[in-house]
Amino acid sequence: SPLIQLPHIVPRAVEGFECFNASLPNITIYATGGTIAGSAGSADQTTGYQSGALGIRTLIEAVPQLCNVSNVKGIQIVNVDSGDINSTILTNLTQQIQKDLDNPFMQGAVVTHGTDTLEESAFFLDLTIASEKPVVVVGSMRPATALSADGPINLLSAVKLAVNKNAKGRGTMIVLNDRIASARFTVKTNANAVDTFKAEEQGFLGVFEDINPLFFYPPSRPLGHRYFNITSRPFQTPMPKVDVLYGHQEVSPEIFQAAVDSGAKGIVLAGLGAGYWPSVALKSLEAVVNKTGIPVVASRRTAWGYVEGQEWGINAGFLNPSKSRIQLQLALENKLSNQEIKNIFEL
Ligand SMILES: NC(=O)C[C@H](N)C(=O)O
Repeated sequence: SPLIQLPHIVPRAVEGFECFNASLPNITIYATGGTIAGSAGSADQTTGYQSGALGIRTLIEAVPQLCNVSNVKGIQIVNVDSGDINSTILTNLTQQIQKDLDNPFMQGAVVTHGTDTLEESAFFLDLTIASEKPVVVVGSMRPATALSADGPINLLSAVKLAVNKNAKGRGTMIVLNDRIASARFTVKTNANAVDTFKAEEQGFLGVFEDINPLFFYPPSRPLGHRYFNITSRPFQTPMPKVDVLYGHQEVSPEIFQAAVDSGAKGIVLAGLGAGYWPSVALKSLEAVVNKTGIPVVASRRTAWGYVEGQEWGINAGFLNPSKSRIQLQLALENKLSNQEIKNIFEL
C-alpha cells in the first residue's frame, strides 16, 4: 500500500524527489559511479570508457518509467570506478541509508555501483544495515552510452524490487541481468559478460519477469548472518587495513610478514583448494601468526567451495576472499577478539 496518503504530509515528502505522486512509495537512489554511470565516445564502444562519468540525475532521467512505480530521490555519494570504493565511503553510505530507512515514509533504498567490487559493497551493506526494508545494489556491464546498454533496465528492475512487498526481510540484494541475488553469496564471475553475477552453489533468490520481481522462496536471512552497528562511528576514519594474499606454486614465504609490515591488522588468504598453502609458506605463516597474534582467515582461490579445518587460522566457510575481507574488517573495527572473530566465521 502507498506510504504517503495524507495530504498534509505531502509537502515534506515532495522535497528532494525527482518525481512525485502521492499514491506511490518513496525510494532513494544512492549513486556511487561504475559502468552504469559510464560514458564512452561512441555507441559501439564497450571497453576503455570512463566509469562514473554521469551523475544520478542523468541516470534517473534516462528511465522515465521509474516515476510510474516510485517517487525517486537521487543522492550522489561519489562518482568513481568501484575499484576506488573504500571503508569511509561505505560507512557514509550505510549511515545515510540507515537514517533513510528508519524514516517511515521511505520504502527502500537502491545503490548504483560499479560491478568490479559490487560483491564487497553489497556484503558490507548487508552486514551493517538493520532494517526489514529492501536494500538493492545495482550495476551494469555496458556503459550508459552503449548499444543495448543494460543499466536502464537494471535500474528500473532494482527500483521495482525495492518497492515490492515480497522484498522485505531479505537483507541486501544484488540486481543485474533479470536476476535477484543474495549479497552474501553472489560474486562477479566473468570480467566481460552481462550474466556475470552468480552464486553457483546457493543460487538466485528470484528473477524478473516483464521487469517484475518473482521470488522462489519466502524471505529469510542466510545462516551465519551477523549485524555490525557502525551508525555512530566517524565515517571519515578508515577501518583497519585487511590484506588478501593469493596462494600459488612457489609463493614467497615472506608475503605474510610483508603484509604485517605494511600495516595490515588482519589477513585473508586465498588458499589452494580448501584453504591449503605450500609447506614452506605455511611454516612462515604460522611463525607470523604466533609472533603477532594477527587474525588470519583461511579462504580459497577457487571460485566456489567451503573452507574448514585449517588449524592455524580462522576458517572462512563459504565466504570468498573479498567477502571475508569485509567481514574481518568490520570485526576488527568492532574490536572483536580473535576467538569472537572465529565464532562469527565458523558457524
Ligand atoms: N561494470 C563495471 O561497473 C566495471 C567498472 N570498472 C566498475 O567496477 O566501476
